[in-house]
Amino acid sequence: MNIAKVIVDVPASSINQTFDYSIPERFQEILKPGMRVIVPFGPRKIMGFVVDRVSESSFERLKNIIDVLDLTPVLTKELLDLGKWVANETLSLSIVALQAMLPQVLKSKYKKELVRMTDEKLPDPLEYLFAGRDFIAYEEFENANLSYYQLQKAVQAGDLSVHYQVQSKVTKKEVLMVKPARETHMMEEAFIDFPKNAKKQKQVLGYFIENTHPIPQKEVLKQFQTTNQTVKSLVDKGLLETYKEEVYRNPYNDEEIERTTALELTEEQQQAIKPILASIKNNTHDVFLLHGVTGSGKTEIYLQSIQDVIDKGEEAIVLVPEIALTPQMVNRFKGRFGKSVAVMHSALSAGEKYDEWRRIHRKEVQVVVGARSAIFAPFENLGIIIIDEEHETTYKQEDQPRYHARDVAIQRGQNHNCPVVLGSATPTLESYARAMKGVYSLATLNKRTNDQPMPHVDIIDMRAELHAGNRTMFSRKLKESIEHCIRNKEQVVLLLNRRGYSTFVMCRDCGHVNDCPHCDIALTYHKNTNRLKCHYCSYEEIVPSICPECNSDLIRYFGTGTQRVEEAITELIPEASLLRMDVDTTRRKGSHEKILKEFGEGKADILLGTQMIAKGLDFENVTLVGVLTADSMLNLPDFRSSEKTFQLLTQVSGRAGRHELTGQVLVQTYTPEHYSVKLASEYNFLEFYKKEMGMRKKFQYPPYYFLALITITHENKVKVIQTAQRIVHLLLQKVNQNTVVLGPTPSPIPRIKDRYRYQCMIKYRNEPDLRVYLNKILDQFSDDVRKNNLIISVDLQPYHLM
Ligand SMILES: Nc1ncnc2c1ncn2[C@@H]1O[C@H](COP(=O)(O)OP(=O)(O)OP(=O)(O)O)[C@@H](O)[C@H]1O
Ligand SMILES: [Zn+2]
Ligand SMILES: [Zn+2]
Repeated sequence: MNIAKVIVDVPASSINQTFDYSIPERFQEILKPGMRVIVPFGPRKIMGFVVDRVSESSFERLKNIIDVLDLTPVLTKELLDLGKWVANETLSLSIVALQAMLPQVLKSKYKKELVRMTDEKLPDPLEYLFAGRDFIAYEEFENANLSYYQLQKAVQAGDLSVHYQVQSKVTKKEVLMVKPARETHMMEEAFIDFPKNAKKQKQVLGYFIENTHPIPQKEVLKQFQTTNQTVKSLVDKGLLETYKEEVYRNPYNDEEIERTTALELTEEQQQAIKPILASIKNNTHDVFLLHGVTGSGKTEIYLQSIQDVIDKGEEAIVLVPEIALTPQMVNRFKGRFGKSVAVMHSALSAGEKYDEWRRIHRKEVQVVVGARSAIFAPFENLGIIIIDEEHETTYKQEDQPRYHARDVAIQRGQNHNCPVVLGSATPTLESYARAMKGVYSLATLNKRTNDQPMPHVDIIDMRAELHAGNRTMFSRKLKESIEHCIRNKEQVVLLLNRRGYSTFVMCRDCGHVNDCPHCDIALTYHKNTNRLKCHYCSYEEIVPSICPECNSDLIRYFGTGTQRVEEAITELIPEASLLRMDVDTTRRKGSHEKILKEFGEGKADILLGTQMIAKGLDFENVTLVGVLTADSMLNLPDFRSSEKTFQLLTQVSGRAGRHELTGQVLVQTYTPEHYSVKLASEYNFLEFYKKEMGMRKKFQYPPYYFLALITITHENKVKVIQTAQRIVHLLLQKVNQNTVVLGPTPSPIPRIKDRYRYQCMIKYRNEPDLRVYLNKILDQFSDDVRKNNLIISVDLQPYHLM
């Protein structure tokens, strides 16, 4: 078995295969599938993943593996296979799929070092190599021509550790620990014989006679007001011992989290959890759709299911949307499972992410709570996978590999014979339709656990406000209700169903709008810097004082960004204090948490924000939720816009009255008759489902039809159009009669970063070989892609149609 099959890091579609390399003597004993290696490829040295070891190759002269990057496999057998599956499902390169499963640190070229973790003697060659040092550059080892096997053993024994030099603001990675080096009675003898003048040493020695547990040297020094020298003298006398212990950068302060125990489940919860627990117990793979109104105790069901999984010695993955990964949510899991929980989300530094990943890799935790990519957690005994808020579009990755975490979850659920639980108050039509067909098992929670009714929703027709002469963005009723709340010392959540950056600058005289010179989209106005910025490329400019078209000086900014709402509130209700949460105020790490914390502590009356405030927040004192413009999303060119509006309104309504105080929801809209606004206000999911399914059927959209979106981009517009036309032509020769191929048409944003964009859309019900055709078509253009900077991207489950 001295040949390795390697997937190499070459970004070209024709190279979606394995290459054979021979394994040099020095790597024979250590090399395993799932490790990364460096191999020669043409004139270059590149990275690759070993997927298999074999004894024969159909090729004659094989090149040698140059280097081995890992001493333990970073991908399990299951993940290697899963990578192949993901690549195939999403038409992406295997290498890209495999890399998507690993933390960033393992993807880029960080320097490695070997760190000594013990004072015990190492095997001679390693001892000489370290030559008294605590750490050495990994290259030194490589250059010294020593045994990789010996190194691997030392690492496995915990005597050495491989570290990546990641820049991280967060604390050190190791602490120096002190512990007694002799048995207590020997220490006592030494204590009696100790010279009187060595007072500090004697005190420290006394401490370790009483306390035999290791403690950090820092604490010893602090407690006895002394220096390193004291400890060192005791070490030199052979009474104490020091060693390094690795501490993980822990962004959450675990000690401060209050521990919780299982609640007694309500009747409804018991009914819902029963089949899940049975599936855990019997090791069967089932997909459960847990449809429960907001505040119905879905999370408690997750927690108790996970407890069973842990008791069985297995592991759990919990996915939550990125923006719902608030301390509130994380604390609920840490509160129940303490140190057994790893957390993975984008706000962590590269080093922190790597630490969390390693805790999973080393089997130090049983639960991971994380955003989309946590679905690839390298667990080997999965007992459950939970996807909370399964309707969230952030579960779909928008660049290669364009996977949907739900599909990956189900695939892994099958691999491990374990249940997958999809939870939501507003499931996607796709999932609900599957539950109706019996593909998923449906469990429904209709009541809130506190038995409170769902908060009453009032729809306010903004057209009537306008007629009545109210030109502000607040209806009279919303204004009064806010004032009422503030008087009662209760809190308000205000949702602007639109992002802050939709504010643009327009000339009042000629209507000129400043567009980005590189993208066909209006520049957005940022008040605090007085600049116009492009949301798609990094272009920015100063706000012009004179219109470039007509020289008028009547330049005004338009749109209802959160900044404007903030100003309007201050004007209308001067006594209100407000916290704003949008892309602008949450850009910095930790700012999201900080805003929520302040609001939770009652430091403001109003929390104003975009979509990101709708999720998972649970504040006792919130009694009023206001939605400023319910329908602003309905006009987007997206067949899911009604569904998204329904989901958002339902979720945000769920933020009110979750505790003792009853809640009220006011929804302002220009289209009060629209079914998604109306049915959301009645909490009528089923009716919405039926109505929307009717629309989808009529207009041939999912879940009745599958979609595939092909986007072609290049700097030359003619080339884009010609390529798109050829693709459509090729497709039409292959697909079934009742499959629809639309386009080519310009994409909704026809140019980004100076590249023109055209698209075509395939709507189909049954095309079992679609991936094969698409791959063939992509192959035909692969030269153009490689040499001429043409980009063709295929999205087999498009969510962003832009
Ligand atoms: N069996 C129970 N008995 C008493 N309280 C419960 C029970 N189950 C859950 N709760 C409490 O009810 C509240 C709502 O529960 P939870 O947050 O789990 O609901 P959810 O369905 O996940 O809500 P959302 O979808 O809005 O986030 C929480 O404060 C939780 O502690
Ligand atoms: Zn003008
Ligand atoms: Zn731009």
